[in-house]
Amino acid sequence: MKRVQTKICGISTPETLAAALAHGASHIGFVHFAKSPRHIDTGLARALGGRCPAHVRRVLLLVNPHPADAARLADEAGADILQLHGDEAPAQLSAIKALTGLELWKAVPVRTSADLNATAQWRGVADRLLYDAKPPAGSDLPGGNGLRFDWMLLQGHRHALPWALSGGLDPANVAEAIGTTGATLVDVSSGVESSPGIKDVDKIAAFLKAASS
Ligand SMILES: O=C(O)c1ccccc1NCC(=O)[C@H](O)[C@H](O)COP(=O)(O)O
Repeated sequence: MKRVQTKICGISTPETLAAALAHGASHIGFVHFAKSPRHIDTGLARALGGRCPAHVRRVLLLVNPHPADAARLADEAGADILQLHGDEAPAQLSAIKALTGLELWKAVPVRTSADLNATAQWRGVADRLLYDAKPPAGSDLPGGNGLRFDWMLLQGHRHALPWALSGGLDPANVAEAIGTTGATLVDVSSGVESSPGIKDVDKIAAFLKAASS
């Protein structure tokens, strides 16, 4: 069976980055969104990303960026992949792709099967869909809320694109999430934290072990 890939999102310190790398994360996420407790500037993202071996992909997370800003921020951060986690339109991703040529992930907020069935619009525009739980009404954060959606919605779903699973994953539930959904890439933030924005090296290690077992 193919090894499940793992993204630890919201890394902001050398220590937590080292834990993610030591325990086999395939992707490291850097959040650049001022309202987030995980926000870092692009200089720190570049410095942390510079510690990643070439096979580990550096993902810069942005929310509703102007395409020109996305291109500048990706360049400043040295990103390999851009994750668009707002309510971007397909044309916005096409413009970002034209400017950067980077791999683009589009976050898809999921509550019902209708949310999954609306994803065909991303074909030819995004490279991967990242399914996440729909945030609570009025939330400041479109992601990183530690909420999960009904994983059963993914059973039998015909995915429009390669995809990843996120939303409320943690060391205790990630193996079940992979078993239920067939995910080959999982993404976590809150579930490996001791408090919002503070990553925990033991939880990172436990998550990566559980995702690979
Ligand atoms: O993490 C944030 O603070 C954040 C802020 C704004 C947009 C997205 C954000 N996180 C997105 C992620 O990639 C998370 O890993 C994903 O939403 C899952 O988060 P969690 O449920 O906390 O594991």
